Amino acid sequence: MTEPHPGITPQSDDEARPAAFAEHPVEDILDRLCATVADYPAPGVSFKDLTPVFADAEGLRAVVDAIVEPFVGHFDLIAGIEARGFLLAAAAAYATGTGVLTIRKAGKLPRETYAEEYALEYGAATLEIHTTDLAPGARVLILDDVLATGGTVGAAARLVERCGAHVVGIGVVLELPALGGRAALAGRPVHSLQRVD
Ligand SMILES: O=P(O)(O)OC[C@H]1O[C@H](OP(=O)(O)OP(=O)(O)O)[C@H](O)[C@@H]1O
Ligand SMILES: Nc1ncnc2[nH]cnc12
Repeated sequence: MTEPHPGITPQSDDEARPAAFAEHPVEDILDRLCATVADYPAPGVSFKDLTPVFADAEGLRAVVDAIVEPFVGHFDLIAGIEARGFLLAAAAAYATGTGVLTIRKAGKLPRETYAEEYALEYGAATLEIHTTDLAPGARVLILDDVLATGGTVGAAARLVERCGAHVVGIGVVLELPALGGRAALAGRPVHSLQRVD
């Protein structure tokens, strides 16, 4: 597990944590349940499929607890990135008593949006956020399932900041260090539960 950002104090007082918190061997669960799919969605890509983790009651609980742990007490809202980030963000927001902010692929949000384009391992895309969904100064934790090139969470962070809010951290289940996402995020605090080849 990565060290939290210097500005983030990990919680050590169990009473300060939400009732849903528990200790789980999260890396064992990921080793057991994460599927790797060769040449998906494009030749040469080794795709990490976390859907079996999310479908497992213990797995879902373990990753949600662990992904927010270093940031508890430091955020007002959790942002989830379409699509698998939604699952993590909604569960984590419920567990920590916060709300969930929706960051979607282009063309899905009905009101005025900010948009950010980005590149990822297998293409390019655009993310959007409603211009009025975030209060200026809000402290936002961004969650997604995988950090690869960092294009996706980087775009999400820029959207949060265009709303005048602050990104206090980025939480991901899996980090693929070979694709350089952490470096591309320019010092933003990143917490990953497992690094994989
Ligand atoms: O660090 P990056 O290189 O940006 O890659 C990571 C992103 O790629 C995957 O999403 P994908 O774009 O495949 O979309 P999906 O969740 O809609 O399937 C994954 O869920 C992350 O959001
Ligand atoms: N190898 C990978 N597995 C899962 N999601 C990804 N997003 C970008 N690269 C990915």
